[in-house]
Amino acid sequence: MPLKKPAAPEAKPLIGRVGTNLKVGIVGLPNVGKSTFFNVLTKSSATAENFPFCTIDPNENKVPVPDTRFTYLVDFFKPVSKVPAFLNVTDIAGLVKGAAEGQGLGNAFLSHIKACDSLFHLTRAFDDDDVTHVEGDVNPVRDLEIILEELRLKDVEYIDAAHDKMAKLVERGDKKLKPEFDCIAKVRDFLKEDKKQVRFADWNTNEIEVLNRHLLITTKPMIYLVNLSEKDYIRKKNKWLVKIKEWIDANDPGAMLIPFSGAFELRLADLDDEERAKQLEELKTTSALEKIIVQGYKALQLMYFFTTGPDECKAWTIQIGTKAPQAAGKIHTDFERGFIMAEVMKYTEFKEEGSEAACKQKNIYLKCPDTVVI
Ligand SMILES: Nc1ncnc2c1ncn2[C@@H]1O[C@H](COP(=O)(O)OP(=O)(O)OP(=O)(O)O)[C@@H](O)[C@H]1O
Ligand SMILES: [Mg+2]
Repeated sequence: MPLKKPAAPEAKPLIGRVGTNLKVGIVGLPNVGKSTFFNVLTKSSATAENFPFCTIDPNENKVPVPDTRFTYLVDFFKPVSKVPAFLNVTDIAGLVKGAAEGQGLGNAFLSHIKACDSLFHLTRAFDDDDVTHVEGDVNPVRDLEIILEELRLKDVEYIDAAHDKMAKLVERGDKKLKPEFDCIAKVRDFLKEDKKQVRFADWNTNEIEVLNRHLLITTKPMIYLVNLSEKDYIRKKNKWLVKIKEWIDANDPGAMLIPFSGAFELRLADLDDEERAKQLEELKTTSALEKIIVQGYKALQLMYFFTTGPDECKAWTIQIGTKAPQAAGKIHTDFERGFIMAEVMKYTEFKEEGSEAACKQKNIYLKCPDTVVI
């Protein structure tokens, strides 16, 4: 008798908010270049000046996600309407040591960071005596620790309150609450006793469900961006880079580090396309922004699929792990309600065959029933 194929393990739910309108926030000490970066990334003009706490209220904007597949499809179909995927970005006020207790701009930062779903943690590694450093000197490793510590302390404050409130209800005999309470106690120990960021632990499905009711700051995925001088960025050398990498590997293993230069990107932004290309070629370098946008989008645990034709070429954003009917439902709710099957082409095959008809003829159209994860 043939052995039955074991069922594939059910994928773990994602940690974080459910939805596709997610955003990445920029955090870091004051005056390290967050607004400068926000401006060059999203082509905005938020105030970015050389004094700490220049930004108070958050600035928000979005930037198209660069994708050569989208460019190809647009060139191919020349559609009337073109809608790429977008990354939503929020520039947040700087945090200082003691921020969790109200130092600096106080506690407003909490709600601004809580409203984001992943974080660009921007740290300064450029020397410039004219640019004020709130800690007195440039030391990005110390600065990374300051920020992570403030975020952790903010989560401790939140989880302590949630824990105490629940403890009272459980003591009064609310049995239904016990499993959630136990999980909260475990998360609290992890934050408070082990002094770790919540995202560092491997939480099980039930625990993730509880975590998703609370959306703690230290569950949010973090990408580390190191702001270098133009010279260091071009020569790909800076005395802090190795130390920062070692610190990330030891403290946030697997997290991504991307060096960039706010000053260089600002200069590039002022050039027209031709001058820019010439400049990049001469300096034998590239802008870091595309990589940052693509990785920022991935950190939000989002992906997209395209619909395309002469009318419109559009990227539809879905969360990773979305099944075919819900993905179809993004286009129209009727598609989800009356779902039978989705037929899709792979971009590479479409490009090779040259048309939808050719793909159909070759029978390389993929048929996705309702259980398929897109
Ligand atoms: N790579 C760089 N090299 C030199 N100077 C830089 C670089 N990046 C940013 N700056 C300068 O640093 C100063 C502070 O920049 P910015 O206002 O962007 O910081 P911020 O982190 O947004 O500060 P805040 O938290 O106060 O809002 C500005 O004068 C900016 O021109
Ligand atoms: Mg700012």
